Amino acid sequence: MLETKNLTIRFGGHVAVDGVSCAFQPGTLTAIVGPNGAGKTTYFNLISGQLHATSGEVWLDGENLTALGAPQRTRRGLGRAFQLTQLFAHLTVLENVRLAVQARRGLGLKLLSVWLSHRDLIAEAEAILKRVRLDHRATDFAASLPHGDQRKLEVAMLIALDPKVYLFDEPTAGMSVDEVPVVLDLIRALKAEKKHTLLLVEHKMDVVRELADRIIVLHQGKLVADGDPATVIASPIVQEAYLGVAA
Ligand SMILES: Nc1ncnc2c1ncn2[C@@H]1O[C@H](COP(=O)(O)OP(=O)(O)OP(=O)(O)O)[C@@H](O)[C@H]1O
Repeated sequence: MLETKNLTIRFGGHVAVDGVSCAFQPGTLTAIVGPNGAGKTTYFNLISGQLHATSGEVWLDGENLTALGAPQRTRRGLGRAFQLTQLFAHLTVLENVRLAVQARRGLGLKLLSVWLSHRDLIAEAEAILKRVRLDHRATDFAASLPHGDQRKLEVAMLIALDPKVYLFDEPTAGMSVDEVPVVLDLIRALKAEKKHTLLLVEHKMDVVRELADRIIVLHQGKLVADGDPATVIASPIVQEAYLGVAA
């Protein structure tokens, strides 16, 4: 189970995430919604270790991860989609995914073991590329991909790490309409496996309504609503604060 306890971060005088306590169970998808600037991405960054909390804690399966950096948290099973800047722009799509598979298997730079299992790593990377329907791009350089394919590569690398917790921050942002279903199908498939903890920041309410088992609402850094989708969407705080509709 992933848990944040009183998680807080200040930027100067501004409290971007303000005492958020929340637990997330494996096998469930929780959507995090809230207006622009509510603190959703910052909350993700605090969980993944890209940012360090001013106060509060992050726990995963009984271990306090608060003092750990992002790479150590990744090794513990917290998976945050890579941003393109974290990919190897001048390696191919396949090589990027192969490196993520290699990182997960802990092979590092042990050359002999890498050489022995190279074929195996490539086969797994190819299977993941098929899953995200990016196999036709395997030999292209990551930097040359159109935007939608870059997002799919981010998801492919996340899957390659096989994390316990998936943090999806607007995974379909900037995608064309025909690309969106591919990514949503992948998230649906992960959800159907019922073993991962899935967290999704998403502005599209129809996507949230369809995918989420639970919605939490952040507003000015605070957790202001938490519950099943129908109840949370209908609540005055969401109607007013998020959807801009007078309650
Ligand atoms: N590194 C930083 N330094 C200073 N302020 C920051 C930093 N990162 C985020 N903030 C501020 O914290 C607040 C929360 O930002 P955040 O990006 O987490 O919101 P969000 O809910 O993800 O918004 P959006 O829906 O627009 O992506 C904003 O006021 C933002 O300007």
